[in-house]
This record gives sequence, C-alpha cells and structure tokens, in this order.
Amino acid sequence: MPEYAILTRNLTKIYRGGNIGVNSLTFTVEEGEIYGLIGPNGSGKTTTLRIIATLLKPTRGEVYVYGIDVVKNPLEARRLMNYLPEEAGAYRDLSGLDFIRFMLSVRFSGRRLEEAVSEAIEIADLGNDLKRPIRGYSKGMKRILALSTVLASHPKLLILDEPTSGLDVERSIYVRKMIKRYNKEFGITVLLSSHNMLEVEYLCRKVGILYRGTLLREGPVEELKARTNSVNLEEVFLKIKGEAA
Ligand SMILES: Nc1ncnc2c1ncn2[C@@H]1O[C@H](COP(=O)(O)OP(=O)(O)OP(=O)(O)O)[C@@H](O)[C@H]1O
Repeated sequence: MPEYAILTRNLTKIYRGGNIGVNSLTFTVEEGEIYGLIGPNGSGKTTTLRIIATLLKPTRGEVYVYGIDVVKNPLEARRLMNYLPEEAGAYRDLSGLDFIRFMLSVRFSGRRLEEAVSEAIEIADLGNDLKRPIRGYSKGMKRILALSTVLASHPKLLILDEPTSGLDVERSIYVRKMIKRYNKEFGITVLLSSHNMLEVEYLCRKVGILYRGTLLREGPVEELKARTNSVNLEEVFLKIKGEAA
C-alpha cells in the first residue's frame, strides 16, 4: 500500500443527540499535494478536519496520517501536523509577538525557535502592531497572526479550516500565495476547507465535494470539470449537488 499523507476509511462521526457529522468518508491525500474539501454549511468539513487533527474522535472508521493511526496514536500523529481552526482563538492579553513565540515554543527551542519566530513575524507582516495586545486586533489581524505561526512551524501536514475567512481581498491573495509557496518550497502537504470555490480552484489540484456529511465526488479539479462539462468548480458543485438532491 503506498503511504499517503492522509488516508481515511469509512470515517463516520455521529454526535451526541444523533446529528451526523460525516458519514462513511473514504478519501486519500497524496504527499505534497494541496487538497480542498468543499461543501455548504453543515456538510461536515470541520468535523472531518478536526478528526484528522486528532481533536475529535470518530464514531467509526479509520484515519492514517503518514501511515500513523491518528485514533490509536494521536500524540505521534500530532507531531507531523499543525491545524488552523475555523475560529483560531488567540490569548487576548499577549502581544502578537508573545503569541508567536508561545505557539512556536511548543515545537522548537534554541536557534530553531528564533528562526521560526522571525519567519512568522515576516509572514504576519503586522509591523509595530505585533507589540500591541491581541485584544485590540481586528478579526483579520488575528487570523493572519494564527496563520503565520502554523506556516512557520513547517509541519509535514498542514490542516487549514477556511484559511482566508474574515480576511480582506489583499490579505486573502497574500495568504493563498503563501500557502502555495510553503507547499512548493517546503513540500508541505495541505488539506484545507473553503466556501470560496475560486480559492480552491487556484490552490488545489484535487478536491472532495461534501454534502450532508457524504463525499459526493472527489478527484482532480480539471477532471471533475471535464466530466460534468462545467467551466468552473462552482458549476461542478451545483451540478453534482443537483444530481444528489
Ligand atoms: N458539537 C456538535 N454537536 C452536534 N452536532 C454537531 C456538532 N458539530 C457539528 N455538528 C453537526 O455536524 C454537521 C457537520 O458540521 P460541520 O461543522 O462539520 O460542517 P461544516 O461543513 O464545517 O460547516 P460550515 O461550513 O458551516 O463551517 C452539521 O449538521 C452540524 O450541525
């Protein structure tokens, strides 16, 4: 069996109370690729990402990250990845700079820590605002701060839940470029979720289309467009969703 960056088999999450988060998801993400999970609100994107990131236990099914069973060996799996949640909370009383240092000190020490801190400062590009407490930051500033630490941590696998949510146009473009750059330059595998189909089309070679907890279709964007005779991913999504309804 080839070693995938991510392999899920029949992944199912039923929340207490009976809500179905995801239902029998099977998909693979190859090493070095940027894979996008798309789907409407409540389709199971965050549930899937949280299970892979070891923050949520599945009800059934398996998940392997670089061959490591994330349910059985969460600590080992966590060393290989970093996760940007949909709502990345930041410690309000810390300055941006202290936040960067704190987050990166979980993974690095000594000279490597200083290098990672400098890298995150450069990515965040917040200038003197980095010295101010985070409580005075805008939503977008907090987002870019959180992103800067996960990128600068150089994980083998980066899981990003709606990476550009709450960012203005310029920062969104900047973040997309950064994700591409880190994927290319450092070979970081990326699994991301997004509502923005243009963003997914720009970033991802392969996508999975989720709808009501089920993976309706997955494959390379170009292949899905050709098969459904669509000009863009938005059209692919609407056609596939229409077939499923
Ligand atoms: N903690 C929870 N308890 C009960 N049900 C939940 C919980 N979290 C999610 N769900 C349900 O699981 C389903 C999938 O939700 P999830 O948050 O994974 O979707 P999503 O695709 O990320 O949505 P969005 O695009 O709005 O962020 C929804 O029906 C949701 O109501």
